Amino acid sequence: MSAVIEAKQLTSVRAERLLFSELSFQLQTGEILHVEGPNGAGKSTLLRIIAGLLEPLAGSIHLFGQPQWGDPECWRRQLLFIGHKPAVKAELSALENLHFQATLDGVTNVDAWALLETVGLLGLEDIPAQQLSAGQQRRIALARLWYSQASLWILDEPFTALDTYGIQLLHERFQHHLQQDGVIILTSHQPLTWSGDRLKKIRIEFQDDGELHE
Ligand SMILES: Nc1ncnc2c1ncn2[C@@H]1O[C@H](COP(=O)(O)OP(=O)(O)OP(=O)(O)O)[C@@H](O)[C@H]1O
Repeated sequence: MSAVIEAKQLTSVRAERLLFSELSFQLQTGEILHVEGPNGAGKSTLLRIIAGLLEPLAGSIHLFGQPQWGDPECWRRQLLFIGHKPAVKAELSALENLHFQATLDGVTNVDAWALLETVGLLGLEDIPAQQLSAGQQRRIALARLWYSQASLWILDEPFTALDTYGIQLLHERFQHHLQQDGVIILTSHQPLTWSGDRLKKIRIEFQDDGELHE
């Protein structure tokens, strides 16, 4: 079976510090990759590289056999990236944020009210996002997962600030995506509940001597 995504020999340097080198992995349909490691090790950097938001110093990534930089538009359509800070507009309400996100994602037929209900924000639709709690803002950002058509989800700390029910909801959504042959790459400082061979892990550690020498 061919891989959905294949990363080969990735190397990244930030602020003159080597974060990781020659890092490789591949994922088949229905697999989830948990990127682990201490604060500052380079997990978000790796996710941003996979999402095409940062260039690695070396290495390559293929999605469905296509090189990352071959057709950037096509690449972007096939993945969904949600960063570790909820990208919500502070002055817009929850409902307006959902419309705004869907428009940015190029989705025109979203039922924002149904989405609000799904992510547990019904009744809070008119409140500006800046007045919502951290977990409620996270739910706005994660609502994209309920309409996304992308095969590959790249999620940086998606569980942050979520309560027990929110975490369960997200797990159920992940399960559904994987059953639909989707693929997920995420960071999380909390352990994941998946078991078996559908869960893969890579760990990024601080390099012994991350300083770059001439
Ligand atoms: N925009 C930037 N410019 C320069 N260096 C950066 C930038 N963003 C991050 N870094 C550095 O890159 C290193 C890795 O950061 P990264 O955010 O990838 O870590 P992380 O493993 O995701 O950490 P955490 O668990 O705290 O989220 C850190 O030393 C950080 O200071």
